[in-house]
Amino acid sequence: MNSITFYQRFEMDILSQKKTITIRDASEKDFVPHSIVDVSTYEDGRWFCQLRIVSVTPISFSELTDVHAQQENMTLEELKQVISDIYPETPDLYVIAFELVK
Ligand SMILES: CC(=O)Nc1cc[nH]c(=O)n1
Repeated sequence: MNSITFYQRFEMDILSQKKTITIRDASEKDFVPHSIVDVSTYEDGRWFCQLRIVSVTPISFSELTDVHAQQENMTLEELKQVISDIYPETPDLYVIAFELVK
């Protein structure tokens, strides 16, 4: 996997390095640590940066903590709402940690 999309509303947080993880379902678990991926908006496919994958770690919804929320630049309540909206009824998730490629 050498590309990933994010909702436009996350773009500024990624570019300012306030958001350093993304939580995805199993369909996006195969990113390779140390690889570089192209990043585009989900809505219109506009490329906006490259990210270096740091790690991919399985997690269940119930294991999400304030640390994950901080890494997403959200409160834990906001994070749980976002993940529930995107991945309803999906207990098995993956934390993909990344760094902005400058
Ligand atoms: C497009 C898309 O699924 N975007 C997501 C999903 C989960 N977290 C995130 O930061 N972005």
